[in-house]
Amino acid sequence: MEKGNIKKKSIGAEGDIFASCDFSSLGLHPALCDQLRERMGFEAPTLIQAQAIPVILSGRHVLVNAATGTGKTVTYLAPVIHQLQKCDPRIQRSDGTFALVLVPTHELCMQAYETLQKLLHRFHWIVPGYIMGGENRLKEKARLRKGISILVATPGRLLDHLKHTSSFVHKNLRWIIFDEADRILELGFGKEIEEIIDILGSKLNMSESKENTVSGATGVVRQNLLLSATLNEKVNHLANISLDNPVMIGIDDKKMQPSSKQVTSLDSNEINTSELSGEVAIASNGEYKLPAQLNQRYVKVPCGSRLVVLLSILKNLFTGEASQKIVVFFSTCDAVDFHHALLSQFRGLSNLQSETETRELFVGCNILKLHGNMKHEDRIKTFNAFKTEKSALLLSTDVSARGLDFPKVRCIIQYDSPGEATEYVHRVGRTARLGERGDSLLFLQPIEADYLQELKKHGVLLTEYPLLKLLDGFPLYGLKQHVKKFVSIEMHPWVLCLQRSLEFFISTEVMMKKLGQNAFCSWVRAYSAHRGDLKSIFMVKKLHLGHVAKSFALKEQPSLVGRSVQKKHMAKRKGEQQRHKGGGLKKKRKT
Ligand SMILES: Nc1ncnc2c1ncn2[C@@H]1O[C@H](COP(=O)(O)OP(=O)(O)OP(=O)(O)O)[C@@H](O)[C@H]1O
Repeated sequence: MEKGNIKKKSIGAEGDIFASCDFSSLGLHPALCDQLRERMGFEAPTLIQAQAIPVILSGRHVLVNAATGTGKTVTYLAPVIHQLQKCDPRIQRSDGTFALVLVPTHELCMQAYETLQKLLHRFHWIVPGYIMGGENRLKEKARLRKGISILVATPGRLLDHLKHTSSFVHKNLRWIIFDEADRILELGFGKEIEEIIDILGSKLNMSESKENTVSGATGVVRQNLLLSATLNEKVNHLANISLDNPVMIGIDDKKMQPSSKQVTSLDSNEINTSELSGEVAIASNGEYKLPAQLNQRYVKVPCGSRLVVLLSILKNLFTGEASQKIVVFFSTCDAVDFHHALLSQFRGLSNLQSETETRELFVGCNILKLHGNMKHEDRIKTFNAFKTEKSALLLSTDVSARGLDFPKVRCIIQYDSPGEATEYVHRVGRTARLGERGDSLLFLQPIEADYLQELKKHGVLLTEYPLLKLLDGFPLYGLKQHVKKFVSIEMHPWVLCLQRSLEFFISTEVMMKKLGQNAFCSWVRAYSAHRGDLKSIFMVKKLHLGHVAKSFALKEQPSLVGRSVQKKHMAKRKGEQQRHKGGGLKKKRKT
């Protein structure tokens, strides 16, 4: 395609998302273009698709960095399908797997598979498939035996089949695609990835032997792709072992470490394309790309009032607009369970609200939860439900932070801070997708305010949410408040009353109290697990554990919990030190 055709098509204040060319001008097969346009409703490629698809079609190894929700899935799937559909004679199931898409989570695996199915509608001889943890191994084996042309997989399960399913044919493998590459590594799959690459061969041109490969081909040439909205220095090693002289798309010069040798800059559009002669060396302090139309705010809340403020904000959002989708992120599975149970039962108290109001849930909406400790089937059920619901509240750990494409999410609330800026970017990326409007709200305690500087280093800027205005707006005893002056948020009459109601509710419900105590315990543990520079921002030492207990509506800080947390923390640190000493790879994280 002519480079000049990749002009930005402005979609008003929402930012530049689409290119002004069409899919066929990118070199894709007409049937695939029809499918994109007619069945999937994609009228024009996004900017990243317009830039990356021709490069991927050229056969080069590619590293793609583009903001969340800009269509990276189609960016890598469409060229693969284009190449496979033109094989003459047609590829067959017995040829085995040609393309492998590696993703970090079950949900992302399902999602990429669904997109793949849609794209393949007119190419019935190219068979899509998926394998992932939690699914039935035997059924997967049977599917692999029959042959899957494009396979989406999570790393652990893929390695399992590579080792134990002899009928899994991968001698024709031509593409390995790492979607959310940095997250795969962060979750501790580094060792699996190294083994997978070992078994499948890395970036080299593969066997020259004719009999080993698809009829008609003289050898299988490998093309690997690596994509994420937050490519950072963590992927350098993976990039260097899997990519051969890659083309970098969307990675500007500032993000490259000085050691890298930049040879050509192919394009001066907003999304940069450059070609490197040497090693991939992405710097750690680069700026991340965020959707321009995303409205990012933070709210500073003292620890003991966090729960009240969360419930108040949710109530306000769902009252203002009954039909909408919101995601709230928590740091642990226990915290998700606790807040889910609380929000599904808590109705407020009569001294706060009118009688009719207390007959209904305090936050009136459909409440869903998603985390890594749930059964696989339940995870998939929630994932599908939140996708199709018009209005719902999803409480989740970071298992939903990456790649998931829930339509029409209006607001992202990060109730527990995300830690690294990369996670912030992916969490907020669940809204404001593909040019749509979206809001995000980050909860911070006053002692954590330096986190804003940490985000600023990566080009992420937030404005403050008007909390007092919101709190003043809640009527008490059916009357509008006239709070003229008060000392602090903790002393605000609405906060005091709601906190009392919550504490009363928890103290009378045995199960809720237990959930609260568990959540308290794992919250402190997660808080103490922040790494690197973040340790000086999120310091357990600075926390008032009594106030943390209040944020789980516990009247007292569970004293035994404090000690066991410390013990577990010490044991964890010891383990971490040993792993670092032994140079071992990170343990898998459950989110
Ligand atoms: N050209 C297009 N026109 C319209 N919609 C598109 C186009 N390309 C992709 N989409 C849709 O945009 C949404 C976002 O796509 P996708 O999930 O691939 O984004 P992403 O860049 O991978 O996001 P993330 O970084 O969060 O994983 C999806 O619903 C997808 O179907």
